[in-house]
Amino acid sequence: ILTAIVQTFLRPRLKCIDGELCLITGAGGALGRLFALEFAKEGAHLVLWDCNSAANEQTAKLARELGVQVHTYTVDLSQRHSIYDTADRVRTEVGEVSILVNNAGVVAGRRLLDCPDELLERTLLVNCHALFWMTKAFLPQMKSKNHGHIVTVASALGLFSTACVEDYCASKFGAVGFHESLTHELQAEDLDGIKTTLVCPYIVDTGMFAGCEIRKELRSVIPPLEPLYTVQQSMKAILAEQQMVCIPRLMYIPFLARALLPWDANVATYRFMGGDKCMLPFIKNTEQKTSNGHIKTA
Ligand SMILES: NC(=O)C1=CN([C@@H]2O[C@H](COP(=O)(O)OP(=O)(O)OC[C@H]3O[C@@H](n4cnc5c(N)ncnc54)[C@H](OP(=O)(O)O)[C@@H]3O)[C@@H](O)[C@H]2O)C=CC1
Ligand SMILES: CC1=C(/C=C/C(C)=C/C=C/C(C)=C/C=O)C(C)(C)CCC1
Repeated sequence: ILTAIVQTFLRPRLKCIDGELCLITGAGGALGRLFALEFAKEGAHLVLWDCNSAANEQTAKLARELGVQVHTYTVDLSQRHSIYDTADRVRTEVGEVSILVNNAGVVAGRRLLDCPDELLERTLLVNCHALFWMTKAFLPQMKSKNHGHIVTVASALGLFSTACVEDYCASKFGAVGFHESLTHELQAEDLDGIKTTLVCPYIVDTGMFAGCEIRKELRSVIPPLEPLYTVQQSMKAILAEQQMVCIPRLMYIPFLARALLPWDANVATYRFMGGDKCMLPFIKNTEQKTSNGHIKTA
């Protein structure tokens, strides 16, 4: 506890990752692209994975301008074999990955009872199951050298939940459990050269949760996060080898409240802050986007 208190107030030493090979999933997306550029600024070479080849190539182009080597792969993270096959290609074509950023994520954005089963399943496959396959593919090389870092981009909704995002909360709670168990495993095996970081952001202004909002009067107190701020805070935590980060720090409060307060007290707080119905406008948005019957799948 004393170490944690001291570390809170001291400026932590940030590690050097110059020349390391960093793999980022969902690199064509908003946060994935910013992660790629921040890792490139630190001198890491990049392996970028996404199902959206055009967006991934655009990230690669921007990162190459920063002078690092970049390799792109088109992969469907909802397919175990797509992950294993692409991981084999990375090992033979590029080399050993020492930093893995599991960033890709999806959400169904529909009420449970209105949502096609495949869309619910996809959230679990991409946000949770893919963590197993990615780790099985890349941890062995890290273990052989006792050197590496596995970053899990989860969510504040992996620490506490709200209504109408059952698929997303289940997958992100799963991601948090996965991260914690893996961290315990590495520590129990004395593999102190392999670090892990869990990233839990509140709403980020990337469009993924467009429309999600809390009570009007509180929106200026807890505004949606800027994507760049989110990634810069995450990078600080990663380079400081911090085990977990909530962005903003205020998100530790509902996390603690969930554990400490009676259920009904949490429900009352949610109602007061508009946390109970925050997803309804977001779901309405998604319904409008897919009202022609077209459902976007990976
Ligand atoms: N935005 C937010 O409010 C928050 C986001 N997060 C988490 O941050 C992470 C990044 O989110 P954000 O940048 O906003 O999301 P984006 O949708 O912008 O980026 C996600 C990227 O992952 C890709 N992707 C989706 N499914 C697959 C798949 N099956 N295989 C390969 N790639 C896939 C997407 O491609 P395509 O666009 O083609 O689907 C997209 O390029 C996610 O894990 C999210 O859960 C956490 C807290 C808040
Ligand atoms: C429930 C709840 C809140 C709202 C949380 C929201 C709106 C979280 C959205 C998170 C997202 C979109 C994460 C994506 O990964 C408050 C008001 C903070 C506190 C009371 C409980």
